[in-house]
Amino acid sequence: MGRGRVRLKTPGQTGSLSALSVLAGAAAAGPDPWHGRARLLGNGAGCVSLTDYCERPLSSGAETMAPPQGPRAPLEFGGPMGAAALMLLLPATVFHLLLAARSGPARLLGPPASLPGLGALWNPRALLLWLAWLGLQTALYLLPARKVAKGLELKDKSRLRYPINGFQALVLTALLVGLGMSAGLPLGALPEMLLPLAFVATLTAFIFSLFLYLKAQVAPVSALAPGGNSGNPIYDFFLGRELNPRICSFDFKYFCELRPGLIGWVLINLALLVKEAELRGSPSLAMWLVNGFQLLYVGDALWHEEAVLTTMDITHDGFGFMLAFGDIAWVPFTYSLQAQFLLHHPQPLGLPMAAIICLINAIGYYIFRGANSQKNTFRKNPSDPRVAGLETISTATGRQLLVSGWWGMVRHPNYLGDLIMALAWSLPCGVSHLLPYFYLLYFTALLVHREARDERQCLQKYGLAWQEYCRRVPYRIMPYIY
Ligand SMILES: NC(=O)C1=CN([C@@H]2O[C@H](COP(=O)(O)OP(=O)(O)OC[C@H]3O[C@@H](n4cnc5c(N)ncnc54)[C@H](OP(=O)(O)O)[C@@H]3O)[C@@H](O)[C@H]2O)C=CC1
Ligand SMILES: CC(C)CCC[C@@H](C)[C@H]1CC=C2C3=C(CC[C@@]21C)[C@@]1(C)CC[C@H](O)C(C)(C)[C@@H]1CC3
Repeated sequence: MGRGRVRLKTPGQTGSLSALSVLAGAAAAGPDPWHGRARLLGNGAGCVSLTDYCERPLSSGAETMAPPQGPRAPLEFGGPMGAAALMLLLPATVFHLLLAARSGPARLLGPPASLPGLGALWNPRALLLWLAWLGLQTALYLLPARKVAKGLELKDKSRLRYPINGFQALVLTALLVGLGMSAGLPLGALPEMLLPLAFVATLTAFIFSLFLYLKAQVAPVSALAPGGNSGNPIYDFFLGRELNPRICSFDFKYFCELRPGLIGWVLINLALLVKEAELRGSPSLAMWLVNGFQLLYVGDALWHEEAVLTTMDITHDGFGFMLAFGDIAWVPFTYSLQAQFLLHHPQPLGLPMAAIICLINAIGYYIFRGANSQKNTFRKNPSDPRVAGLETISTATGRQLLVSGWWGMVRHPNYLGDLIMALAWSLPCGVSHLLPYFYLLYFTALLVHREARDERQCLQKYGLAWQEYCRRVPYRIMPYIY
């Protein structure tokens, strides 16, 4: 592969930096930019910098398949010990939150008022309900789709096909639940089953991850993810070995990311609202707001389902315990925490405060959607009139980076919008307890960590063009703060 030149388009000046040619080569060297053995260091712009870029011989156009991650590749999440700790800690956190939300003191920190026995966790009806839910979502996934989208190009140059029918699944689920309720389905009984449901969801995640781990043993090398193939079984089980595990055209990761957990989350919220109406005559304003905001978020994700195909979860991360548990257990049972809290700890909320909270959510959503749509439109077609006027930096890969508009404000404007929404979801719960702010705290940590991972990957992909972007847009998530 020949050496390329990175062209940096700056306002009023278009130039090409020949000194960057080595980096350009590095970025263009192989279809597997993740495996460059660059050393990443911090610099003044809060951006990692690429040194030692010649450590790996450039060229190797034929290097289309990445070898499994070698033992020298840096491990994430504290390596095998960190992964093992997280596999205990994450389920424990789910149960702690479920118990805390229903306890009187509702303490985020400190032990729960009482520990449940196995009888409170294991319930065959919960298992049946859970399996029926997974079965329903699988059936809806398999229904004819309004569109079939292609994912990004894989190492073997193929592109997978994905059905775009998530929103249809949400609407059909709503119709079925509505029909069921009018036929006497006691949705208000669901909150009582959250603990045993979370238990079977966690068990499912462990068993399913084991299946995924074993399946990866027979997968071709080209199907493996850049991470998650260290050779350490605990670490690889946690991170996931295979990038897009499938049986026939059924894509497990894509299915789990958007269906059972995300739709399950709004169903749990609805059940909590129904239960509150049963207990207190009508749902509280705070409960309406939390339900409305989170339904908007989930509806938006499913409406823009195709965009998930370019997230790092789909394009980079293997499918193992972290994502499987995150998708099917963590999301529905912890993301519904505010509604759980409100059921057991009703909060007064006046109209003026409700209006302010709605405004905060609207601002967050505006930034989140604006930023995500701007990038997606640009990535699909840079000449689209909606984005054609934006300033860009060219990179050696042929792709460009936006440097004005939302992506000129901070390097992750979509994270900023998401965090503002997270605040709006907690505010209806008042300020007397820390518990409903768990999501905001966890999400801040998740996005800061995710942002660092993404920056590393972008630096490896785009080399000095990324450094130039960091120089031009120095803040990561929050202007003038971070
Ligand atoms: N609610 C939740 O629990 C979670 C929500 N999210 C949300 O999911 C969404 C997707 O997040 P995520 O996948 O992490 O990352 P992003 O959608 O931010 O995508 C990052 C990628 O965008 C591209 N990019 C970065 N900067 C630019 C630029 N200036 N111009 C053009 N392209 C650029 C790069 O990829 P490339 O150049 O290859 O296109 C980069 O790898 C976010 O809105 C996030 O808030 C994420 C995690 C959890
Ligand atoms: C269990 C661990 C602590 C972490 C697990 C992380 C997962 C819960 C999240 C990783 C990325 C996610 C995304 C969404 C939900 C949470 C997980 C799975 C997302 C589907 C939410 C809706 C958004 O609009 C989105 C952009 C589609 C999100 C994509 C990433």
